[in-house]
Amino acid sequence: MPESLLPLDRLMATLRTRAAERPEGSYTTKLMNGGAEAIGRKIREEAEELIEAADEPDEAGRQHAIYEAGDLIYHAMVLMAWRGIELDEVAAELARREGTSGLVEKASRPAKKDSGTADS
Ligand SMILES: N=c1c2ncn([C@@H]3O[C@H](COP(=O)(O)OP(=O)(O)OP(=O)(O)O)[C@@H](O)[C@H]3O)c2ncn1[C@@H]1O[C@H](COP(=O)(O)O)[C@@H](O)[C@H]1O
Repeated sequence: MPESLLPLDRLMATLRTRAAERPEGSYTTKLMNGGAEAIGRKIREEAEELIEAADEPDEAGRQHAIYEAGDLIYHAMVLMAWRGIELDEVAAELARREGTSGLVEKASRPAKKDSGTADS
């Protein structure tokens, strides 16, 4: 396993325990007790913050984007742990997609009537 993935595994183990035990004084517990709505609100907020930071210039802007990406990944992992989803399961889904361009995958789907999205 690449060395850089180990902290993600450790964080996931902590979040799994938080989901099971819901200890007082934990920010993760507070989020999980609010369910998908509360966790989702933070994911949206952190995604916006990452998008804004991505446009900031220079090394300081790049470091800010790293910080915001950390916030977004943490909150996404809180949602996964709350839902009982393991990192391995997401990795397996990504492995399943490996080598298939998003454009090819999209073209293989049945056409939607009126998706209403700007990028379709
Ligand atoms: N990786 C993180 C992590 N990343 C970000 N955050 C928190 O996520 C929040 C980000 O929200 P904001 O930037 O909007 O800050 P805020 O205004 O204080 O947030 P709100 O009160 O508005 O929700 C901050 O409170 C951060 O401290 C994290 N909180 C916890 N962890 C990990 O989770 C572990 C368990 O944490 P607890 O469950 O809180 O003990 C910790 O040991 C860490 O390893």
